[in-house]
Amino acid sequence: MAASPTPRPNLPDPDGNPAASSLAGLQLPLPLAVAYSGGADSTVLLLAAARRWPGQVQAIHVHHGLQDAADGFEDHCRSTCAALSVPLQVRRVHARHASGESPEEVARTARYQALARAAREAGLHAVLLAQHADDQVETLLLALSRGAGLPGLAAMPPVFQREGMVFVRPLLLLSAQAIRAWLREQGIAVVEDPTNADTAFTRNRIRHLLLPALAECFPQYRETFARSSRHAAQAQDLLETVAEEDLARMGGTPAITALQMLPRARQANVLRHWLRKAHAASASAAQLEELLDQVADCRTRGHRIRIKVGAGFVQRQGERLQYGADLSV
Ligand SMILES: Nc1ncnc2c1ncn2[C@@H]1O[C@H](COP(=O)(O)OP(=O)(O)OP(=O)(O)O)[C@@H](O)[C@H]1O
Repeated sequence: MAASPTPRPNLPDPDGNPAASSLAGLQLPLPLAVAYSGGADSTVLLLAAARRWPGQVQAIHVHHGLQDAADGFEDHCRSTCAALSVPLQVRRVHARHASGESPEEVARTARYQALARAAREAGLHAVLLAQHADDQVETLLLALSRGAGLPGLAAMPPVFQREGMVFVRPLLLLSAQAIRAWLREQGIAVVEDPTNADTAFTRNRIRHLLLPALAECFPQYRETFARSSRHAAQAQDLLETVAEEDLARMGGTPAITALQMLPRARQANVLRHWLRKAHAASASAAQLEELLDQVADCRTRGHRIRIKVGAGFVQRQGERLQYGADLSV
């Protein structure tokens, strides 16, 4: 990376900032933080937020220590925040991934933890993230490419809680192009993450190869894909409510005879929900089908159920299913 020209001490004309209208109607608990990487998206968000809530906005930058360029990112964030008179906290994380773990996922988890902790310690009530409409489409396409179900197709929620903090993504309807065009027009310097150009990453191949083709074919794809994701999120909410009701009726954990009385899709729904919410485990489609077959066959007292899911096993114990270590050893 190179933080191209040093940020200008003269602040840009805030009127044309495309992020301003995304924040206009938002009522959020103050004071709040902007998760500021120094990149294009979080720069427009920081500028718009500082103007929308004067004196109530702080910036948090996470220094990952993963790239040589990270010190340059930090320097850039420091000078921009100084020019804006926005307080900045820099948090260092050293996210080392174990073998088999995705380095990006480990870095993301460490980043959310650091952002939440920094915001909490500074008495801030929410953290704004700068993902935009193109990021949302990329997330949806990645989910489709994995054959994801509704939770994946719902893509990124505009508001969520993590690590005890409220995170908000106000720019989900704004295109990357609108952000870049305004920054260029204003001559505002931003850092460029060199990995964004690396087409070894699927997300970057989507951005560079697929989105231009989509734009040719379906000029409104950002809006229409976002609408589909909202439909999926709504349907997923409903499924979770149904699963919670079914589970509560069974007494909090899956009971075999009660499961057998439900249609197969509803059994799948309640089992998936139970595994995810109570045990942070997610069953593959094949594991879930196997589990449903075994539940259907479970007509005698001696019928065993034992299926590996994630790091543990779903097993029959009397009239109920339980999840944990292998009971048969
Ligand atoms: N190092 C960081 N420090 C603080 N916040 C970050 C950092 N990296 C990312 N974020 C926040 O998380 C959001 C999503 O991260 P992602 O990696 O998709 O963004 P990015 O490509 O770095 O975006 P940007 O153009 O804002 O730099 C960013 O928009 C930003 O708000």
